[in-house]
Amino acid sequence: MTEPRGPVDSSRVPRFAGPATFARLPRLDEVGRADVAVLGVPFDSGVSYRPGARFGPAAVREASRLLRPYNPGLDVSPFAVAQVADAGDVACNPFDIGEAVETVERAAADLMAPGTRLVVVGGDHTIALPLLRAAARLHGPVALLHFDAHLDTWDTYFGAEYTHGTPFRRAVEEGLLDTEALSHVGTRGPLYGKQDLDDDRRMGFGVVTSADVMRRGVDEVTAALRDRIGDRPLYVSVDIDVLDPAHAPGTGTPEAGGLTSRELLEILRGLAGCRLVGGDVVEVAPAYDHAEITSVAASHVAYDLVSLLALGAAGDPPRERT
Ligand SMILES: N=C(N)NCCCC(=O)O
Ligand SMILES: [Zn+2]
Ligand SMILES: [Zn+2]
Repeated sequence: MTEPRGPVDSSRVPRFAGPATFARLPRLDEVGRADVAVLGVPFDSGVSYRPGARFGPAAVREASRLLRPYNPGLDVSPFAVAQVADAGDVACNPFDIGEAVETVERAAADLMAPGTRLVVVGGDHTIALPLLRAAARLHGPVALLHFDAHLDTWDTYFGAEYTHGTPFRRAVEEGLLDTEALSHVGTRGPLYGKQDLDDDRRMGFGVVTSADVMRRGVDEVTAALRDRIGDRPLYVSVDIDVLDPAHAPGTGTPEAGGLTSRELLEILRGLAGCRLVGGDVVEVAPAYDHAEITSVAASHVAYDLVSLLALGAAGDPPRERT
């Protein structure tokens, strides 16, 4: 097995020089095959309020220039123990949500077919549905850890089924999720009615609110989430608006009273050893950002997801390479 090809060496080429791939990693076409790939989905036609998450992948790649090769939080050098690469962006139709959803599903399934695990950078939350379809196709119904201010289990907006407020209701309806192991984390803010919570509970979701994280603390919350996940295949979806607007101003539907980036990253790191099969970080809208606060936070979320997947890939038995 050849050594993984890592990022551009920042002691030789300043990190602010050259084109931005995620963490200055090689492109997938430069390495042929990857254990873990970072994929952009510049799509935001499913938003209900501020647009602009279509520029999320480019902003997160720019902000990721400062990521370094060793992750002390997880004690792993993700780019050394696994081949990690940047798979570029999915070119999806901004004028037809249904077509875009199909395009994302196909692109994700094609990339995952040789055993590559994906960390997807959005884009609005609509894209979690096709990503879950692709994950469930390979692994069967998956456990879901959903970090978000919002439930995203609403039914329709203006009659539209595929929007950023509805992916997880569609995913439950389509049988993509293991309904014994679904959790929202960081939920807060006004709802349309109490019914929203009743519907959500009926679909199988448990809710750890933003206030719960503050009152119970990161360690207790993480232990409870891990109990619920068990050894099921796990998908992690991170809507960056789970963070307080102080930590993530650059997003489309901000809500006061959110998690700190420290809390979010520590909960993610507490997932080491879980059977993570993929994840996403969505809803970064750079036009509302300041000093890259939001895109830096999102780049660290993606880095921790990549690190968790790299740890998993390093533990996998060697695969046939084709
Ligand atoms: N940011 C996401 N994914 N969803 C927010 C939907 C909230 C709403 O429009 O009422
Ligand atoms: Zn949200
Ligand atoms: Zn969301």
